[in-house]
Amino acid sequence: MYAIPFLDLPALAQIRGTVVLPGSKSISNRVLLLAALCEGTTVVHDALDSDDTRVMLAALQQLGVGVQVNGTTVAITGCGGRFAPSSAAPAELFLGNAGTAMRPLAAVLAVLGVPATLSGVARMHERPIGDLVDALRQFGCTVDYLGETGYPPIRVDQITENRQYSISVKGNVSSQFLTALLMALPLAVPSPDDQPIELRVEGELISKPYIEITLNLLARFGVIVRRDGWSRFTIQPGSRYRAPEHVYVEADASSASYFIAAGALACEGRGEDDCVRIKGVGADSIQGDIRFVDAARAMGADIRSGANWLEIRRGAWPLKAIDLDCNHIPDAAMTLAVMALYAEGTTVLRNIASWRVKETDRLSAMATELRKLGATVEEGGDFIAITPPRELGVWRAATIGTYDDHRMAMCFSLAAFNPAGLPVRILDPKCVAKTFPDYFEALLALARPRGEVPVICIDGPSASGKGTLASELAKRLGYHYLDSGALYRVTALAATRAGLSLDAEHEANIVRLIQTLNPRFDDGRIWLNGEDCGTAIRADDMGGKASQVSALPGVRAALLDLQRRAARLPGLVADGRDMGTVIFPQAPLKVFLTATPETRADRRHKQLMANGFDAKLSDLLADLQARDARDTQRSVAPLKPAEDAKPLDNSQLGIEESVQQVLSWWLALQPFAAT
Ligand SMILES: O=C(O)C1=C[C@@H](OP(=O)(O)O)[C@@H](O)[C@H](O)C1
Ligand SMILES: C=C(OP(=O)(O)O)C(=O)O
Repeated sequence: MYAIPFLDLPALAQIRGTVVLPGSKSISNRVLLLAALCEGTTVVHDALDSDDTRVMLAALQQLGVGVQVNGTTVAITGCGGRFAPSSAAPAELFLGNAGTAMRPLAAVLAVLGVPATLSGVARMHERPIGDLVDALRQFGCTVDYLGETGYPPIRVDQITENRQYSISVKGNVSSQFLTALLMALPLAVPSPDDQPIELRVEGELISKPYIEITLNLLARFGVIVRRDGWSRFTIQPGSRYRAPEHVYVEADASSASYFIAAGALACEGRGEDDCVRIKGVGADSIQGDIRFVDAARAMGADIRSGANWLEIRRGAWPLKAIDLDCNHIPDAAMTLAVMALYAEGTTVLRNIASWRVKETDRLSAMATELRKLGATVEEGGDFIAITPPRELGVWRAATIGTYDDHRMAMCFSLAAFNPAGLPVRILDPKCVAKTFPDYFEALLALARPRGEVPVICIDGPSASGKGTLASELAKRLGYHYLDSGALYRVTALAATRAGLSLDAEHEANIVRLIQTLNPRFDDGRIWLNGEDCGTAIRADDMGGKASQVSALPGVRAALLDLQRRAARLPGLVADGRDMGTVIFPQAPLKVFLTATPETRADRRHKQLMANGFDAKLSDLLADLQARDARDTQRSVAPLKPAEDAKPLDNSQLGIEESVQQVLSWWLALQPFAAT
């Protein structure tokens, strides 16, 4: 996950490959709660692990439910409807911004009469719950508003005897209220002698396919609800949830929409593998958002599907504008709004008033951000009409606000395929954690850049602080980090261990050895053929040895490819001695970092002492000066600034000051207008 203030997506040209999507949010949270209401253990496989499911699991644990998480497998040991919170005080449940946790849990606790408070993030306190509370009160439930009437936070308490068995709920704000009642009310009629409960839906019911998911999963847990169309549901006496032992969660169909769209935009080619392949969700899905496939086809996408897979290619191009009632696919419809940027004509998405009460006011947010890209947008009370930028010159490099809405972030990543070749800046990319924490990683693993991957080169002499600066920059920008010096050290270590002397005589053998090396850098560690060799290569004698191998032209050539392959999306910060001059001569920003020999010797001394190595400052200074001389005078790729490198002497600068300096150079090169 990119937990950084913004992520710059370079212009993307193509996409192909296979993506295994995380589990469905709607199915995961329903199944976790239903399993908690059974006696016995249900093992939930392929569950979503995201903010929304974490708040559900944390709440269930607080209520005394057994929860064992092992990756995406979650074992829930239910309480048979008798929650046993650890303290006598009302449970205080924090449900983030998860509608699928807030609404169903509120209903279940209210119907069971379990004292609890339910709250969430600030936006959750602006998302309505009044229609659900009104329905619960008809059933004798005690629910009080702790803040504004009609909105969380709420407190539920013991149920009264003052209940009606025919209750009504409004369906026009959110289908989650009906879902919540359908899940909770069976708990009130466990005996065959109980009265049936009639649940009537008042007014139009929106987002109907989500009710299908609910009914489908209730049946999986042994509860069959009788229904008359969409307006009347009857909960039968003798309803009891039964643990199905194992439940498999489909991949999320709404998450699939971004990859379907990307395939329709940018997967050209006729080969068998020239497609975006989605695993885990397909034609047999119980999720309504699978019908996004029909909408994408109508816009021109070429989609093949099997029971639990999809294959997408670009079909018609440009895409065709559509005019569609999207009430049945409220979440995936947002993806259509961004696809509309690539269509000929005006796309109109209708009957989506519910967008206004989701993670943000999505009608307004979508209109604002699409306009930033150069589109013409009409925002109505319950519709949005999008006309793409008229011509290439109208497209803008936009800084996209995401409003703490995962779908805004995921949708607008698709703008990086724009025909003008402009990058897109996504603010607060970590908001995808609500349903798809590794969304950007998944997208960028399949996408190809339109031009070169952005690279920042940090070159400079030994102990100038290149590594600290480069790795910090990489962290701030969400870029990959290449420690090229470590590659030379790894080579020196492996050659020394293989008994090869590090000179021209053994050059060919060292080159052969490099072909067998499989170094891997991850999270500040360096692995060599499965061994964490970070400490071994940092020993001071390895510095000199690295310098010796690096003077061998064959070795440099063999490592060249390995280093260039490190330039992967979304970008790379490379530190070394010839990053800007030899390895990445096209890099848009090259920094030549220096400090006085005395400053560098002092830093190296401190570093060695901290790592438990003994060293004399005067020896280090002499070594450093000798190494500088060797590095600057060698015939192949001598250490020197690239002609277009910016010099940075950090003798008097703290790390943060150096980072800020380079960041400001980098940001000044980007085309984003201030917002
Ligand atoms: O029941 C569900 O799982 C959901 C129902 C829909 O909400 P509304 O019914 O409020 O439209 C949808 O937008 C949400 O992401 C998940
Ligand atoms: C509306 C959404 O979420 P929630 O389940 O919180 O309603 C969504 O995921 O788009």
